[in-house]
Amino acid sequence: MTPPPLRLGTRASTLALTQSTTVAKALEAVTGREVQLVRIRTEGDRSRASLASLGGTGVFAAALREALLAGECDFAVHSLKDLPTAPTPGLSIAALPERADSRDVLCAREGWTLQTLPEGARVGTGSPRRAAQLLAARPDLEIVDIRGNVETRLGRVQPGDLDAVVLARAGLARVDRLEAVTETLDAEVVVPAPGQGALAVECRSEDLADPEHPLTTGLRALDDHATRLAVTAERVVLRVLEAGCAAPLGALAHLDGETLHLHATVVEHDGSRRLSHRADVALPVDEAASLAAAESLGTEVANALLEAGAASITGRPA
Ligand SMILES: NCc1[nH]cc(CCC(=O)O)c1CC(=O)O
Repeated sequence: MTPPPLRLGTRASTLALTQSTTVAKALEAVTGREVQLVRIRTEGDRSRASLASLGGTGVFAAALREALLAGECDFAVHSLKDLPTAPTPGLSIAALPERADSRDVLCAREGWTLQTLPEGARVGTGSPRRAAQLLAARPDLEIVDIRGNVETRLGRVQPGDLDAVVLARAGLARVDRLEAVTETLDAEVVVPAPGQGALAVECRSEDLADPEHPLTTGLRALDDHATRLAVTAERVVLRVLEAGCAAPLGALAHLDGETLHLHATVVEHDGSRRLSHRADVALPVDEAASLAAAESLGTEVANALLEAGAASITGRPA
């Protein structure tokens, strides 16, 4: 008898579906089990109260998490940067697959770059992190607050509307729109969001604890330790600074041999002041010990930023 399929809960947006399909195929390849996509209704379909109690800022993630806890699906794929840092009781991040390019990109009219955009150009982004760093580099820009999915945002780059938008390179790659990119922004100039470009695969903690569970082995095989080290350090900065997704905070870590490097920055909303700190750590060989070292690195960098006055920028309570 064929075993029942593994059920992957997903939202219906193009980005969510491509992310889910990629992970579904990878899991089918390593387990030989069929993965079935289960469409999960998002916020409007469920009560606001239950969503808020599940995850504060992460409303999209919250609907998937509720479905996981209710047993409507067995696992879910999130964009890591959209996940709040607080753990959800009963759920675990079972796999962090190898991260895609973490940088932001400029998609401009006329092939413009950040340097060549005309004086006073109108640039669309809904992210305070992107807005602040764009203004730090180009104080003359007019930042326009925009929302909506990737296609909607790209569609606004038109004469008479926006001269450019800034998006995550990884998201554009996933929906096959990289041709719209006119510049991949230097990660030193526009530091990416913690976890940007990484996917997080979440499942029920009880399934993960069961070594015989068919999901467990498969998800372990999808996990990339270098990615986990980097995003762990980045997300500790986010957590320690108590900065939500609306904070003008960038953090990017990378592994170079056995050394983990972390660079984090907080920027005043109008770009007028910037605090940056970088540090690195030589990692122990043991996996658990290396994760602990990545956490300490994140704490060290966050504390250095707090000491330099980051709280007055992020609005963290004293
Ligand atoms: N904020 C929405 C969001 N969440 C994840 C991505 C893209 C891919 C990623 O960072 O993993 C995007 C779009 C964007 O910021 O351009």
